[in-house]
Amino acid sequence: MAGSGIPTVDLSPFFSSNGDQGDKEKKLAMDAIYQSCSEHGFFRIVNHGVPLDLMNRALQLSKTFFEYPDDEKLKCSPVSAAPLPAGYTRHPQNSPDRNEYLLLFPPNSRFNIYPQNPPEFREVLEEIFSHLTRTGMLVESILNECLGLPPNFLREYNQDRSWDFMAALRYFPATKVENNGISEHEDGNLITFVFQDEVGGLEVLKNGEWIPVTPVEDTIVVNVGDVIQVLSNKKFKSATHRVVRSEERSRFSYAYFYNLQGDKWVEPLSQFTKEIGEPPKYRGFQHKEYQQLRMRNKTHPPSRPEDVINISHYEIST
Ligand SMILES: O=C(O)CCC(=O)C(=O)O
Ligand SMILES: [Fe+2]
Repeated sequence: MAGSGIPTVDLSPFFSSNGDQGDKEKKLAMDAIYQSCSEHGFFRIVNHGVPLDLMNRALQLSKTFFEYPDDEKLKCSPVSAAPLPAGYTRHPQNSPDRNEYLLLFPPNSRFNIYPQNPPEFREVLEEIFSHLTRTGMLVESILNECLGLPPNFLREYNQDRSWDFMAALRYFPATKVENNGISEHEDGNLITFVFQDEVGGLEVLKNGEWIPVTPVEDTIVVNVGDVIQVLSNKKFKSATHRVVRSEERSRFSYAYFYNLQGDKWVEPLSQFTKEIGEPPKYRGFQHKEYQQLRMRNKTHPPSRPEDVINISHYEIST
């Protein structure tokens, strides 16, 4: 799409069976996804199944919530940091990231701490979570096919939906001296969806250049995460991205993480190694071990950025 720097993929053919024409449209969509996943792991989706008015309401309500005084927000402080700190968190003072967020697991998860106010917030959060999960399953099945894996391979590998999580985020306005919202990173899960208000600031690294992912109404930004990169032995790339804060105003966004059950073992699949005579680029690991190392980055930010744990921790050097 002109000006947006990253491809926009129409998912409507996957919601209806429309004979040969539909198959052609699906193929076009899959070709675009294949290409962007092979290059940088980032694309947008439209006709994704999540209602626009629900996305707008979710953004509006999170804005109301984050503008409450601290004592209201702190009522939903996490009771535990495991498996992740569900509830409201602001980054520690020494963190380079200047944002606050509300983290939730799937509706009715025993870990969830829901805000009491605004009163309709919980219902909207739960509703949008369920929609994003359905879209996550669809995108997972498309990636499965793009990777040439046996039908339903990823779905069977990743059946447990209780580890998916979502963050409503608020980025504070930049100051004259610093504007980092979230430092450059890759996501540790399978697939992430982001939708954002009109402020902008999300950027993706493409051919060594930071490309702004400008807000486009009714689209969702998709980025491939580390689990897909490892399983595919780097055939598909985990997108490198960051958020830069705007000087004038706060930015509000949602990030939904289609994730993997913590006990699952992650390693390059034989289809991308043994079967094609390629050496594995990663050693295997248990997903929760990696998730915990990443969470430690956030709660106890290392003083040197090079000490932040990312997927290269498991890379096999050649
Ligand atoms: O807020 C955004 O646009 C992106 C958030 C993000 O990258 C993350 O939470 O991992
Ligand atoms: Fe991210």
